[in-house]
Amino acid sequence: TNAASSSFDYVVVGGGTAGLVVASRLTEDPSISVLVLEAGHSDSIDFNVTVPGLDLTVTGGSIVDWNYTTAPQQFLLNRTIAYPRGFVLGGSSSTNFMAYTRGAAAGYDAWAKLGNPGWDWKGVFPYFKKSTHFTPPFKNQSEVVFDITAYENPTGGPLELSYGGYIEPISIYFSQGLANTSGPNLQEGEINDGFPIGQAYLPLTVDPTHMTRSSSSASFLAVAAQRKNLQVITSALATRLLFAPTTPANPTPVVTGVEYSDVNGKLQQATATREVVLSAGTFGSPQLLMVSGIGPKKDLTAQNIPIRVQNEAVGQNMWDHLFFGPIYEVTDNITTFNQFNANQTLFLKYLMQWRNNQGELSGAISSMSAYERIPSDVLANIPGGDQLEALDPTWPHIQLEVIAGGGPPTPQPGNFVAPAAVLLYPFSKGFVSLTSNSTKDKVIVQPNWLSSETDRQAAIWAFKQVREVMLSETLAPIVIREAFPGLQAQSDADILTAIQTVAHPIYQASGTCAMRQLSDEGVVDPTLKVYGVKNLRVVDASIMPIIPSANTMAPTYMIAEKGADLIKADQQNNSTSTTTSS
Ligand SMILES: Cc1cc2nc3c(=O)[nH]c(=O)nc-3n(C[C@H](O)[C@H](O)[C@H](O)COP(=O)(O)OP(=O)(O)OC[C@H]3O[C@@H](n4cnc5c(N)ncnc54)[C@H](O)[C@@H]3O)c2cc1C
Repeated sequence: TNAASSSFDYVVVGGGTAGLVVASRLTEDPSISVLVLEAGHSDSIDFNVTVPGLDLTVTGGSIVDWNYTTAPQQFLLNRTIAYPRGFVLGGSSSTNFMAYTRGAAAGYDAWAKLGNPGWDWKGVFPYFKKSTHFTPPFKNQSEVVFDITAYENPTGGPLELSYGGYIEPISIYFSQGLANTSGPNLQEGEINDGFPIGQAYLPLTVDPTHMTRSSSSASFLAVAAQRKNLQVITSALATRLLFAPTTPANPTPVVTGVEYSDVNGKLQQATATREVVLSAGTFGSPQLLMVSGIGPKKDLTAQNIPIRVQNEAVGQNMWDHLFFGPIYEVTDNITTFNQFNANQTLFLKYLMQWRNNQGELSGAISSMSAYERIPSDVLANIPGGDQLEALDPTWPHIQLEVIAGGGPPTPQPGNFVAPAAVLLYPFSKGFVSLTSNSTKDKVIVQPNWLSSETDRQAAIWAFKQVREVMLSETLAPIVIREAFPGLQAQSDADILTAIQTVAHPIYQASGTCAMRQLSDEGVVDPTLKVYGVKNLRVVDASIMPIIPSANTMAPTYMIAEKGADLIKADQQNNSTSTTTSS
């Protein structure tokens, strides 16, 4: 990992979920050289990255995390909230909860309608399949319903999908409750076929051979690591983009490489003879654009950054999914991470089981999800509800799931689970902005959660759904009591306060470099090229123009696969990379 050569065809900034896919696909051609600059550590630094059931230990507060904190959230009682992002090879795919979900086909059709030909469901479905190798449920996982045609891939991608080695008992109860309770009444079916309404146990990015996490590093980088045309440098923080001098005859800025700070804090330069690909994620990619002079006038001038390309949309339009719900105390036969966190003997027992491909640590903290619409008669009484009603009928509004662990905001003894709802199409939008002219300082993360009245009303409705399931007959044998907020909280106002007390992200931030028309707050065009400059693309979750009705890892892998093909297509056309408009 030492910088032998400083000139490459491509320099990829960020060895995360998307970046390692792009690097791996581009280096399939031995004549193409690629450098990956990753600010974080090698993923071998923390053993817990490998163990699926220890996912919570590698998120916030760990050495493999950036440890962002949001700005105070006005509509969440002014709380500041931890916002994890992977600081490690594999990026957030090395630290996330591994749920593999694609969302509604209609969501991608809506991307295409914004002026992005080829990004409709028909265009993206093959790229979803391309990344993955799917292992069907094991014999003892008979509760799992799936449709193999959603995954069939003749060549097989390097990313492993399986149902892990353990399905949380609380997920099984919650699933049955969702099906039996008259409100949700959601039946099991495949959710990754573009039609997610219903419920399913989720495929996880877990390699079933040894029940290890299949991150972009363990999959895509592992395949490419031995190639001589690929170089990966860790502890390499990109500090700015490098440009060729502009002249009156050639006024469009041309990106020529990347400046980065190496493991010793020394500034280095890497040249990209073809293109620089930004895959630094929803917070990192807009930051690097802005410190390099591409962004909103106000933010750049406030930090004394000379403006190269003024684009007011950079860092804006941040979409995110908010997660909230009541907390229940359950009987001890319901396994939770609270139990093994508090009991070293139990933890060691689970670790032994994991080595035999079984037990609590071979699954994730959440094993299933349900997707539903808010009924029309309810939406008719919500301000702005007509906009949710107007989404294609196959596009869900709410996701429901249950975390095997957690606890009330004021800690109490007991065994708890956290069932929750997620707003899949929020109207509250946020942004990231600079605190300095350096990537050594973190951006301000301002999600503005629940700033929309539509979102608040939708959240109250969704909270009641969760409660109805948890208090239903199906769950009665295991639910001891509602520990938070407690059954005295019945009015909409009480429920909203409860939501504001506990709501937090599930870390699906997207949209800060949106793939839209330039006149429609776009940062990149449909080939992911940054407007107004040459030889620069963004390929990661930040380009999503509308957040998918799903968790964002699978869509990010899809974007990276398609992005790599778009880059390859330009090589074949033998054309230099140019923006379609500026
Ligand atoms: C705790 C957590 C749980 C989640 N759970 C799920 C889940 O269960 N299912 C799901 O679908 N999604 C989940 N997500 C979301 C999903 O993981 C992300 O949407 C996705 O991984 C984003 O991929 P990315 O490539 O855009 O960014 P990342 O994977 O975060 O990669 C960005 C990379 O760029 C690097 N970088 C940033 N700035 C610089 C710089 N200046 N120089 C060099 N390198 C830089 C970072 O260190 C990082 O490695 C979760 C996310 C988190 C954090």
